[in-house]
Amino acid sequence: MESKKGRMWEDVVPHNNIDVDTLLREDTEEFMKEDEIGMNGVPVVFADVEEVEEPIKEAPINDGPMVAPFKDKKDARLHWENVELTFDKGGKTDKFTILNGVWGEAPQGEVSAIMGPSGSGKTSLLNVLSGRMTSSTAFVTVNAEQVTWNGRKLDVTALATRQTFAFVAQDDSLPITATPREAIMFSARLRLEKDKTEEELVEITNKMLDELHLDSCADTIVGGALLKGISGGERKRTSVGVELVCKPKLIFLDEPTSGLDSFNALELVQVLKDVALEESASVILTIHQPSSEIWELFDRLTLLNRGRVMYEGRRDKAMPKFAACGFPLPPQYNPADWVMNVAQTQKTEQLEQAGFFPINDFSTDGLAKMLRDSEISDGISDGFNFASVKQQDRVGMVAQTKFLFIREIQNFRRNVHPLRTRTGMTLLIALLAGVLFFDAAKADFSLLTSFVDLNTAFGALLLALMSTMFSTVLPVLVSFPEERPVFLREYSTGCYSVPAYFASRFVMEVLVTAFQMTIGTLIQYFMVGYQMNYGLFWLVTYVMAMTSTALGVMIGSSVADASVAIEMLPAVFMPQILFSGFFIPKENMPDWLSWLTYIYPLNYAVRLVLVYEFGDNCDSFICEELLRRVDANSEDTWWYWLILVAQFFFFRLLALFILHRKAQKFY
Ligand SMILES: Nc1ncnc2c1ncn2[C@@H]1O[C@H](COP(=O)(O)OP(=O)(O)OP(=O)(O)O)[C@@H](O)[C@H]1O
Repeated sequence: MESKKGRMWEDVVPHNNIDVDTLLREDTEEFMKEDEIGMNGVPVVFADVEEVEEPIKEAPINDGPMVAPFKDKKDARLHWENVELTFDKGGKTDKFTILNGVWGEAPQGEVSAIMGPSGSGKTSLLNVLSGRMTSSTAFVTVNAEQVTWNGRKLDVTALATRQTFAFVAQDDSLPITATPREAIMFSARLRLEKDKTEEELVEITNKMLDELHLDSCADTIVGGALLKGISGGERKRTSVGVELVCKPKLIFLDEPTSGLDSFNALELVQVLKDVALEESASVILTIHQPSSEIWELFDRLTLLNRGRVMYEGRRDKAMPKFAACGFPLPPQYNPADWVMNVAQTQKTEQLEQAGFFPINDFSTDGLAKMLRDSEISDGISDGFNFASVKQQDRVGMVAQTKFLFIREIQNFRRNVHPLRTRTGMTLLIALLAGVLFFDAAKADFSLLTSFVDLNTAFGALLLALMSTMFSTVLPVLVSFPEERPVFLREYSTGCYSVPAYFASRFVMEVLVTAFQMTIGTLIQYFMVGYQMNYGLFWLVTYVMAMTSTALGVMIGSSVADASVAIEMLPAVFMPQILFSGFFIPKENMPDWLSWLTYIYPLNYAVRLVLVYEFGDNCDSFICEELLRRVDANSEDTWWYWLILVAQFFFFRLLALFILHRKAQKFY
């Protein structure tokens, strides 16, 4: 396959970063061949198989400078030692080691593959190195203390660090209604320099689409479970494009070729190879069964077996090493298959005796001391910014909100199904309530003698508010957990801030909810014949709807799964209905429970509509009795408004906080 080296970036991205260092580096590269660059750029000579056994030993990291000049040097590398991961659920049988003293490195300008049998710990290692798995993950203890970049300790768990490197997860997290072109363009807009012109962004996007062979599906929506879109392979390549378009210096990919046919897989790895070379990026990927052509594209190999390092070093030295250990590559055999074959079929003890599982002896006191002495990076100092564009050079919050809002509108237009369902549900319930309670509120309340006569109108009002609550919260609960992975990926890669995300969603919710409430209230108001002002009726149901939506977003932010969120619904809403005063007056509630009537939004909405309907239009003692049952007072209406609105803000801010916390820990 013909390499596209030099096509993708050079044509589009101005080389304003080239400096004397870069020129010097090019000279040095000619002098120092790839194979000869060892730890910290110290030359390593691989003369024969014996010397190859532990290539990494020959250039210990502590031979290098204590603190390297943090320029963008090609001999910089991500280096990790003693990475441990244990799972402990408490019981004796529930404790096991997933990663055991794992070590390795990924130099800039190279593609480093992590291979191994299923369950050997490839994904776990990638997650630990990329800060996605930390000791805060349930039942897991992680030791990633000795991860360095260019010889200096790197705190991979810091959000600021993670926002500067790229991670392509195995599961795609793309907005379902965006096209590959829009998804890549969105990423470019928000993560490249803010002064990029529209033409430049279009050109960069087109190049990316071209490189990833996405031209034919560039304008088809990504799609999801219910919406047909591009194929799985195209989706995977789009996910890669979304990350690569920002030219990060450190790129993690979890099984990027899974789901791709051999041709597409090869092309994808070729693109990664080109990016590594052109952008001096460290590409680290896990892979299951690479073809021999893909194998040839790897520069380094970390072979894991039962959580330990079976082989670590240059890819082209792997077969000589296997031969030296008594496992020469059979003729006509794919080396990648052979590596997996040996790892899977031989017992660990036999492999150890044969010379595999090398001891990492560059992990000496020297490195430990150096790490103790060196400052821990939070990921934002110069040497650790793996993103080609710093956060402060990207677009600000207003622009972020604008682009997010444009995407929301696009999503709204392309995925009309949720709006149709919402409108249909609102119409159905409103008509049903209208027919059932037809003219129920038209009576002259002052002439009524029994409290029971008022109950029908009270029931109609309660139903109007309850249906408002359910019809607004359910769509949010269903959609939000699905959208959350997209938010977490984009947030943790520095696309936008949490307030920008919420602001864009908020505007859409304001409009959609207003539309929905207008339909529902118009039908019910005129069919039931309420006597309060229509504007007030609309406003109470609208604020109630917005508060319920905020509660739904808060629940949706807390749980990862839509089904869990829906299961929580009765626990959240049933008490509100029970404590509304309709089924049992407040005075008859047990004292230790009656305070609950003061915390639920529904109670305040009920108090408001009852005051407006019966307080202002009725001077009979029956109406007074009804207001007393729910503890409503016409002089306190401004309090009810205040609390209802405050609850809206409270749930919104809590959701914002939860999402922010979740994004800090994991994406
Ligand atoms: N959070 C966790 N809780 C419990 N077990 C875990 C956790 N993470 C990983 N494991 C276990 O650790 C082992 C390694 O998992 P990992 O996903 O890293 O393997 P892998 O090499 O990527 O496998 P595959 O190729 O099948 O994806 C597996 O046995 C897995 O079940």
